[in-house]
Amino acid sequence: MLLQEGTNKRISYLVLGDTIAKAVQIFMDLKIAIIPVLDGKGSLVSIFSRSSLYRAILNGATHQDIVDPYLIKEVISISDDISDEELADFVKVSPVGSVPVVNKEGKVIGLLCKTNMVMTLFRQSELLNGQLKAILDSMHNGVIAVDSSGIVTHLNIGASRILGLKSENYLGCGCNRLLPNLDLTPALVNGEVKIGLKYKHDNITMIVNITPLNIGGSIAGGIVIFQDLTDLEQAAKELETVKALNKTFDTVLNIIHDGIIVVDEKGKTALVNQAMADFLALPSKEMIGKHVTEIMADSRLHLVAGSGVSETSDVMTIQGKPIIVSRLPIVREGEVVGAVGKAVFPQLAEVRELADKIRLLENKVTFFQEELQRSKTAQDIMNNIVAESSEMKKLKEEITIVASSSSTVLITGESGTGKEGVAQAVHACSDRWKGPFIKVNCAAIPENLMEAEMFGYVGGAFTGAAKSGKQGRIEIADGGTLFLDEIGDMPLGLQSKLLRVLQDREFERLGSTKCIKVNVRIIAATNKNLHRAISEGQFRADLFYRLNVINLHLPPLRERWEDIKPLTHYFIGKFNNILKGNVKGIDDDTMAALLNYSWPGNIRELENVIERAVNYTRSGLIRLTHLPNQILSNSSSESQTNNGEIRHQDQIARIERNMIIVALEKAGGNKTKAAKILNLSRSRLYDKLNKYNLKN
Ligand SMILES: Nc1ncnc2c1ncn2[C@@H]1O[C@H](COP(=O)(O)OP(=O)(O)OP(=O)(O)O)[C@@H](O)[C@H]1O
Repeated sequence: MLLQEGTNKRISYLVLGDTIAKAVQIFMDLKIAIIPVLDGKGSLVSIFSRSSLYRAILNGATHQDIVDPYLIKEVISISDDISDEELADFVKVSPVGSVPVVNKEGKVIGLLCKTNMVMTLFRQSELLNGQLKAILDSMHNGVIAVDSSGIVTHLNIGASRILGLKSENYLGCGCNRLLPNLDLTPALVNGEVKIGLKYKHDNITMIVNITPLNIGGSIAGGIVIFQDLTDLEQAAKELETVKALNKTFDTVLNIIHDGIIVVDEKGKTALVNQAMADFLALPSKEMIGKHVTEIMADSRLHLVAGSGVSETSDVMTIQGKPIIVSRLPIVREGEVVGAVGKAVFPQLAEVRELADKIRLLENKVTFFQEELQRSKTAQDIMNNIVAESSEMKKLKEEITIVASSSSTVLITGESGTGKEGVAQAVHACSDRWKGPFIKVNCAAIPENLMEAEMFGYVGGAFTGAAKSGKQGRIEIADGGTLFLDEIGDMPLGLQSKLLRVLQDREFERLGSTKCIKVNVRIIAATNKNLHRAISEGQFRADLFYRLNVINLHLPPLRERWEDIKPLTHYFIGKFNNILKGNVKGIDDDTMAALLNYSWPGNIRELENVIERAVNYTRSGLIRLTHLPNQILSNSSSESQTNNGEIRHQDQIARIERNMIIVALEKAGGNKTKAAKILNLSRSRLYDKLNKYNLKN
């Protein structure tokens, strides 16, 4: 290679007997230092050099003389297959400036000129230098080259980076300036190689190698190579953390009862935890590296690793045992790199026990939710029954007791006393609260329609009957409560049919012989005196006794005056809401008038009076002017004479009754205090309370 570049192939030859003139001509034409001289066969025999020419001139030779006497006999030549190293050595030691290059056949193919050679070597060394610098700068390690005195002759980018050197030129300065206290003497003086020295400078821990540079048997300098250990230490710490995590991961995997198996993207088993190994009765070591189907023929884990689609809660049978499996793909940087399978081994007894517990808890939750709902509804309904008087308070207590049984209830009381509200409260507080509450107003349905309405009918049962037939109210009330309002008005014919329902909880639809069983609670209500109706033959005694299992009686409002005031406020609130009114209350005189009234229409009448008053008042207080005349004139049906005049003694009685009510109000119901206010003895007051039906 070197030879190629350094060989001059523009040459000419001389043969024995050629003239000096020819030689001079060649020197002039080709500017070469020697001319090879060949024999008749073309082989190199001698050389005619410039010094040969000078000798001929000194000997007085002319240009016509032949070259032969002046030739150099001992020819130095080199072969054309000489290696670069041999050539370099030759150039270094040979005293000659040019030599012929001879091929295998002994023919001269050119001349090697030492100057060309040196130039070529110089270019090569420049190239090498550049390559070496690039290599050094691309190294992560720091490299500093020093001469034999420890002066920096080169430092790479890695060294500048590690030592944090700025743009300053450090070439030519002592190595100690860059790496203080690093002893280079053993390398530079004794030629010792130092490997793996731990060296710290500027809080940087480094590992350093120092190698002497031996050139031609003497130490020409040294190379210091160093590496920043900070990164390594960091990496070592991270490795430790990863190791610790791995250990934790292993422990977790082996502690859980679920089986875990991991495969790579080709379905080869990469990990098996202890639970899985136990279940398969194979040591995990034996499974690692095997295709998952070799371990479990039916496995689909490799398919999940291929498709990337997870599969959850699948049931598989392995070795005759059922297991619940989930398979999840492992995705790394958007690519599926494997899959993990999780198997749950049902411990049947435990699972059953757990399922029972859950079922029990669910039942409890449902029960409590329903109870909460029921008590909310029941509470709302009960709250809407205003009860201040002891009779009504007692009645509310009875409602809650009665609600807990399924016995038939008969609610009695004058019209408008709140019988329907009580029936609804009994239903709402009972177990049947979720079932229907069906009301039948026995007085409102025409007698001829009553039977069909109550019992229902089948298609074509009578003229005008719907084709598909119809359910009766009793059937609709199945599972709930049937409220028979105004039971005293039920036609006699129907009473016997109802009796059967009460006795056997069964009946037939009109036109049908099919017996229908129902689970229904019956609550009846009446404002009639049923005893009288029985004696008049209007009501069946046996039905009465069947209905009157539990009797709830609502006293008329005039007998529970304590309820008038709270009811008034309750209705003011109710109608303020409905009518968007802003009535603040009622003034004392007007309240006294309400308390003094005998309320033949009971609560319904009071409700109507307040509705009317709220309509008139809209805001502020209800005053006497907002009340209807019959209340203002303190009239009551019983106290009017036939021609509508009010009897004198009735007027006095009403005034007295009114005074007692007001005194009781002021005394907060305390009769002794009320007697004092009225200036009466206690026994006198009791007499008057009896007289005016104000006992409570
Ligand atoms: N204690 C009470 N608290 C609040 N409102 C009541 C009370 N009692 C009855 N009411 C109200 O009075 C009105 C009449 O009550 P309900 O219709 O229940 O009487 P009833 O005795 O069934 O009458 P009827 O015998 O005429 O059917 C209803 O609007 C009801 O909400």
